[in-house]
Amino acid sequence: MRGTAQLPASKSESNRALIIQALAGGGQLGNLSDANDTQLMQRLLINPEAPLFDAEDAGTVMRFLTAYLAMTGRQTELTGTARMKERPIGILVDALRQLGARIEYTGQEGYPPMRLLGRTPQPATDEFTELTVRGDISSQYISALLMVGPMLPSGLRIWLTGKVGSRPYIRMTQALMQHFGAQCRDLGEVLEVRPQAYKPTDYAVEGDWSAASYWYAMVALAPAGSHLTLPDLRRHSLQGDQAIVGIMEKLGVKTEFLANESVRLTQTEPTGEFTQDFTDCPDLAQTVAVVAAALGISVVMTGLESLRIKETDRIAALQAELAKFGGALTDEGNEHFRVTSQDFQVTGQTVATYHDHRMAMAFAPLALRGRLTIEAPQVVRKSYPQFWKELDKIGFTEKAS
Ligand SMILES: O=C(O)C1=C[C@@H](OP(=O)(O)O)[C@@H](O)[C@H](O)C1
Ligand SMILES: C=C(OP(=O)(O)O)C(=O)O
Repeated sequence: MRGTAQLPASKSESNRALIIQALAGGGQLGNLSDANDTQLMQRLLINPEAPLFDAEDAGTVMRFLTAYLAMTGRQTELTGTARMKERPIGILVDALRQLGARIEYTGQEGYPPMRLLGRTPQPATDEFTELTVRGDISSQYISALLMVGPMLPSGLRIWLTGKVGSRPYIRMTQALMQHFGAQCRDLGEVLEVRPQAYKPTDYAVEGDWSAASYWYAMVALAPAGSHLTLPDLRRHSLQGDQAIVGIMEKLGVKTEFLANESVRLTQTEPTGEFTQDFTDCPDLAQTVAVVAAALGISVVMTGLESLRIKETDRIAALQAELAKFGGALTDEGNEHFRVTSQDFQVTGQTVATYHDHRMAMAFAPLALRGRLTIEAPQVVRKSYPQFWKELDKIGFTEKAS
């Protein structure tokens, strides 16, 4: 396997930049993602007076728009897919209510759909408006609150409690806010945002490191001598999923950062068993689990708590699908899971994808070891609509179902 694969632009950066641009009232955004999650955010932001916002299956859209619409005093409804109605939002809604938003649930308490009924503005004081927010369910609540922070008359101080997950996404939010002229301070358990208008600023979005992980997986599983180039990736990234560089080194992929903002991946020797914490990079867990199982390398995975409330229960989905090949993801207690495999073989199995783009993309690299079928392949549109086309370019044959 040799060639160049095009990546989508980061949907996390894109969706933050779109919200901040809407609050700043301008600035050009370059290289926005073609991911459905980003295209959807863009479409919904065009009409902030709409009576209903359907965030579909996009977590960032649901969480960021709820805060944006609530704090701009809109009266509207927010809904999403059946799965979105099972993904909690109570922590964000409680915080927004403390900031004066009137929000009611129209279905199950603590979950979308919701009705926004406007907002009672708070008077300016000399002290930050303070909130205490749990950080152990989803960082998206915290990012959503931070981004509306500068428009609050007294700014915002957030006290984080619990084991904070997906922290790099919080840092990405703060970095982009700063890029657009907002002052933020990260004091670990305390985050502060000064009241201040965002400045319309241009921003060029980087390629998506989570999407890059699937190409790393392919290099890891490809015949010896394989290499790939991925354009649009920076050595100094805002994306925590750049952690794939270090993880894949252990699974036999070497990364070289080239001068023109691209990386070159080459196959090397894996280092053997290891333990990996995914608290900061949950979206890499599926990629790593599949590669480790296919290579027969036992990996202990920790920090997987948030996987159960993503597009699907990703732990259950991985367990069910790995088992079809001879792989396993075993719960060893105390939030430790071990990937193992016995005689791992790819022999024409069909992989179910559970409405989860990352299930489809994480299992696709197994095609380097044999024939397999991925069900509902169009799920990739959530973050990487061109995924199958790019695979085709590299030389995989794709058969439309
Ligand atoms: O803020 C973001 O852009 C994201 C944060 C993470 O979610 P959690 O904070 O819920 O872990 C990640 O899994 C998701 O794909 C994107
Ligand atoms: C979890 C994800 O997205 P979101 O939470 O934004 O739906 C993801 O892309 O893997």
